[in-house]
Amino acid sequence: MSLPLTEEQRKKIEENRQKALARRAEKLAEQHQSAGSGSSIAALSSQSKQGPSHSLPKDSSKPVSHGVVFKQQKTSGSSHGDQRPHNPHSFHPSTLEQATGTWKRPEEMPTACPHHSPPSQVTLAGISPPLAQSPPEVSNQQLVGQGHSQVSHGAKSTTFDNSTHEPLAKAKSSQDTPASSSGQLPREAQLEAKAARPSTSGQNISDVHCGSGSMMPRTEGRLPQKLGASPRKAVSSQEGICVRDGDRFQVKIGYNAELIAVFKSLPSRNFDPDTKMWNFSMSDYSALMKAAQRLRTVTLQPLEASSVAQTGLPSAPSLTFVKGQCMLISRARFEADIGYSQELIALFKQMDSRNYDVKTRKWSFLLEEHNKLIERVRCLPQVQLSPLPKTLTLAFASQLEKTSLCLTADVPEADLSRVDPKLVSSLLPFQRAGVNFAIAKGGRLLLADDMGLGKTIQAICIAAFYRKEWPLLVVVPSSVRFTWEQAFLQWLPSLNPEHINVVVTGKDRLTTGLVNIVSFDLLSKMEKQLKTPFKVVIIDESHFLKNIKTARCRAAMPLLKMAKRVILLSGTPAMSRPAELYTQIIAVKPTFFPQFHAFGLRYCDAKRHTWGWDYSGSSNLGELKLLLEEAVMLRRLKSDVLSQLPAKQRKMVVVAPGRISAKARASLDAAAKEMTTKDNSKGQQREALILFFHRTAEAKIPCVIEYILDLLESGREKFLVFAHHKVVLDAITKELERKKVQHIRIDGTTSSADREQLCQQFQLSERHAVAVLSITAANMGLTFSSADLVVFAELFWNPGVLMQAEDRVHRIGQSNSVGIHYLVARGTADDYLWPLIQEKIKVLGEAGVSEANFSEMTEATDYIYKDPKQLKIYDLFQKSFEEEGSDKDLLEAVEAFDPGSTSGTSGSASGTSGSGSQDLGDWLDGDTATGSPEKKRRFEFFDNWDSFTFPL
Ligand SMILES: Nc1ncnc2c1ncn2[C@@H]1O[C@H](COP(=O)(O)OP(=O)(O)OP(=O)(O)O)[C@@H](O)[C@H]1O
Repeated sequence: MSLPLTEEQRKKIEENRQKALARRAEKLAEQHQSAGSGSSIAALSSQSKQGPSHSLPKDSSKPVSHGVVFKQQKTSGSSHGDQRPHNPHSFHPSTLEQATGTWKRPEEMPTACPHHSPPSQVTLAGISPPLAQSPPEVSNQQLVGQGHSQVSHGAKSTTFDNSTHEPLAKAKSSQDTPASSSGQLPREAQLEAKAARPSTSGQNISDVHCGSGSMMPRTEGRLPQKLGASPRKAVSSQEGICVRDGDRFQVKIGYNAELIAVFKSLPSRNFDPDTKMWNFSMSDYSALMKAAQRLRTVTLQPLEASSVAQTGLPSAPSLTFVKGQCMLISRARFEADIGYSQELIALFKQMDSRNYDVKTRKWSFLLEEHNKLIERVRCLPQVQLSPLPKTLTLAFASQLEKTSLCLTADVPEADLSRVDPKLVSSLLPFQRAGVNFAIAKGGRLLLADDMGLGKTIQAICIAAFYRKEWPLLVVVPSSVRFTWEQAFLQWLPSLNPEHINVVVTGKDRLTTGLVNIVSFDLLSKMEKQLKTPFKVVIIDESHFLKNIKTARCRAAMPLLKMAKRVILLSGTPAMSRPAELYTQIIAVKPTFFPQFHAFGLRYCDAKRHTWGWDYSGSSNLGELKLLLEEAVMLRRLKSDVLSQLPAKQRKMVVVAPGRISAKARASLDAAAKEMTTKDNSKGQQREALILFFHRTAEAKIPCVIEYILDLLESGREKFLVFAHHKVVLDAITKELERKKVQHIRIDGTTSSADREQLCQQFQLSERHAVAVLSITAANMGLTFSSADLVVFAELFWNPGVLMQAEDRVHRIGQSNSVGIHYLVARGTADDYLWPLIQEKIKVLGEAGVSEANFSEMTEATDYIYKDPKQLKIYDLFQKSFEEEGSDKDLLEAVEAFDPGSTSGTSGSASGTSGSGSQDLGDWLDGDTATGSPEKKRRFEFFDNWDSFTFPL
């Protein structure tokens, strides 16, 4: 094995090589001067005196040009000041790099570079493509001599403005290089030539163009030769341009023997000794262009389309390489997003379903013509039009194969006769449509209805349709495990309650029930149990799976792949960017975009950086929306179905009893016992009741905080949280401060002026915000109509007060159906307060002075009547809260027990400034603390999401 060269040795070798190459170039120049012949070597030598040549050395084994484009030197030394080095010795990469500023190191080269590609087309001066056409990446050479930035448009520019032509005109006056007998030597200052710069890096021909900074088109194995098209141009072919000159046209190009032979074959040829350029009649234009196209060493830019049109002659085939892709624009049509090419347009015009959009200046076609178009375009050597990705052609297979136009997807009515009639008859029309959609999709979908539209009832119905395939797995945020249990009990009376298994700890079994409900975090801790595949899986708040790297996602994805039915639920499937949708898409359709990178390139505006790829952007959202709607997702906004919704949607959220610590449980039990102690006086009983109420507040704090954090993580932007006890209000505000969530707080200590100002602050807040409000101090006189969700962290015995509190959002100015969530904890005072409240509302409803739709939730707490002790406590609650003037007395008693709970003691706090306050871990056990990850950037994409998903 030989030793590697030292840096110094390498430098020396390189220097020597440079010298040898320079000597060779000088020698060639001398040869040319003495011979004056029309050979390409002569041309090179001629240019070597002035600078780089247009031509490549014939011997391709010798070092080749780097394809660097230089402005031709002016020997006159005019004020145009050609700063190109006169001596080939100076053609060093570093010189070029400085001179042009666009030199690229190999590692910066476009990925397309290694492919053998058609030559970069120096300019598109002869073509006036529609401005709005997205420019091909391959158009312009970017390396030009100093002072000629007008031709360095960057890879994306295809158009030339008038200024581009200006130097062309000026150049006519500087023709001081002697012409050979058979043709003029390159001298036109406006023409860019490839530099005959010796290779210093061992780059191959492909690299040459990369080095020039040109974005080379990828041909991806589509060899023109194969298709019988014209042979591929040499990588460093000589570029020239056709220019109108009265009723004739000139060809501006450096010396090229083959081309001169062509010139000489044309009947109308004429050589102008003054300009030293060949010119022709327009009748020879077509023949010349066709002949030039066959020459490997020449790339001739055609005349501007307008010039050709004036003559009434058929235009010459375009020599410009254009590259683009097909994009879906509707369920039935796709468009070609590609630069201008005459040949391509001619082809487009042959398609039956063609349509040209004058606004976007793009052509579109019916999907059924997609394959035909792509096949035909493949025969155009200068055009690369990428077809729609396979995922799209699969998703829209029926449209691709269709012979007639059908713009709407017909969803058949599902046969729900096997599902509990109670559930089926309760479905609102849009919910029924959702169930139909899901079943039409084989039970795999992302149900992305807006929050509060009843995704739970729809999911249960869809799952119940596949009941034969159960056991069912339901993965949910831990704060709503028991709410899901209640929902199953409520909507599926046929389901034996004992067949519902709510997994509470990591030690529980995941498969004991017919319906198994588990939190995301516990799921990731139950790896061993996940080996048993579930055929039917519901994932609530499926955006919790947006990050493939998380343990919850890693645990869930294999399950979802194996499952036959996958029902994902999320009101906010992506909150920041389309990348967040990827896992949910492949969870529903594992065959879609097997590689994230392909998805990222198309929909995440993927960008390569030195550190890797950045997928945080978004692109082609219209197409992504179509794809999702066609194959993956159903999303309805509240505004879409408002007429079907009740003005208020109340929901009892059964908070997890597992969150209540042993200490809090013991305090609760002691307080409950006190209430049922015989011989206690009425005053003592009431005291015990107040203590029980207070202990309930303390015990619920972890559940309440967990629920609020889950709401925030689920994208709920603005909501109110009502609580009664100061200890609860304090805990919530502390946590919001700690998480830096913008919030306001209004309690009994808040002055009237501050109340109004805080209210305004909340109303006008554009981003997420939480209003933490005291049930007794902020239940009236305030408007929070910019929110549409109210959470009751605590229950209060007077339903009138609760309803007033609800109406802070449900009032004039509110255009949405509002959600009201009551957090109810089992084994606490809530067991008594909740039925008591419902009972009172029912009575008021019957009397016509109140709504009575709490009744749907009564079943959830029926169990309390089974225990005589509980019955006794319930009686006590009833008596205490129903006595004349009880509210005032009770409030005073509560206040005495928990100073600040009714009037509050902490001043109104607002804003996000939070100090490191008490850790959530104080309130929550381990599972919960890890269950609510740090709030990151969210909401931004959700805004866009709505606008692109449901255009107004
Ligand atoms: N058809 C219906 N009949 C009676 N109640 C319904 C119906 N649909 C939904 N609800 C009630 O509306 C409330 C909101 O429903 P649900 O919690 O399923 O909404 P969601 O879409 O899951 O909202 P989020 O995204 O906020 O979780 C619940 O109390 C639910 O019981």
